[in-house]
Amino acid sequence: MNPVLSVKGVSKHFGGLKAVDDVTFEVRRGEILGLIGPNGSGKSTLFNCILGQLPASGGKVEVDGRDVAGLRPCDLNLLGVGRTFQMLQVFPEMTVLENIILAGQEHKGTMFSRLFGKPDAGLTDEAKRMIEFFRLTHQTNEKAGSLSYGQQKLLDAAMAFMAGPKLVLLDEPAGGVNLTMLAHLKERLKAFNEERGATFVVIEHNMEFVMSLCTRIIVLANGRIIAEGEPEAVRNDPQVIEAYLGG
Ligand SMILES: Nc1ncnc2c1ncn2[C@@H]1O[C@H](COP(=O)(O)OP(=O)(O)OP(=O)(O)O)[C@@H](O)[C@H]1O
Repeated sequence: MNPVLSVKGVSKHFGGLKAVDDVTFEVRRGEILGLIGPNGSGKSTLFNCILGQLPASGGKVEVDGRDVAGLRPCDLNLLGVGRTFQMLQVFPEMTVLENIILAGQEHKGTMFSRLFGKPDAGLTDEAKRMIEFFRLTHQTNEKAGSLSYGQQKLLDAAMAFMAGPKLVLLDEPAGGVNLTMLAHLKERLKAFNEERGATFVVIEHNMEFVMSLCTRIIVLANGRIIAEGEPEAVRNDPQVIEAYLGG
């Protein structure tokens, strides 16, 4: 069976800076892969190259064995690939339900269906199930901007998951989230992975979170992979310790 994601020799150069330098790895179906590394090691740039938000300087990305070169983020959504960003992508003046329906429309809707389809694109029931899944039911009709930061991070994840994704790239899902909400977020991500078979790649600086969520970790430093393996092995890898202390 093809890996869900295959990254082959991907590089991204900004002038003379090799932000991502010949990175190769695969993600198997149902895995939760952590992508860690010191600040500036190339994690977000790599995400952007995988998702077609930045043109890579070299290399190849395949989703389910299909070369995705030249595909736009919206084309990738249709292939079942979603992402979250470091910065929240919620619309504060819209309700939780409206935000999730809008995300579903973005992921699934064609221009034709947006112009001529039902206003909710038939997504209200699915959106409500997603709200329930993330235990935001009490906030369904509240404006997103009135939610706590942690709840907004949950909403952000719920929006990415409206693509019905087989693969989600999460960029710092735990950033700025308090401990209680962090445990809740981790539990929901694990549940989504187990119940729906979704595959995740997670960029995260919170070591405790990433080590307890992920089944495998890849460590980047200066744009290159310096270690890869199970969380415990990576945590104790001298090169990884050096990269963090040196950074
Ligand atoms: N658009 C750009 N133009 C020039 N240099 C860039 C650009 N984007 C990123 N860089 C540089 O590429 C390197 C990798 O940055 P990137 O944001 O991918 O790292 P990161 O590991 O995601 O960092 P952080 O953990 O702080 O988010 C850094 O040196 C950064 O300054």
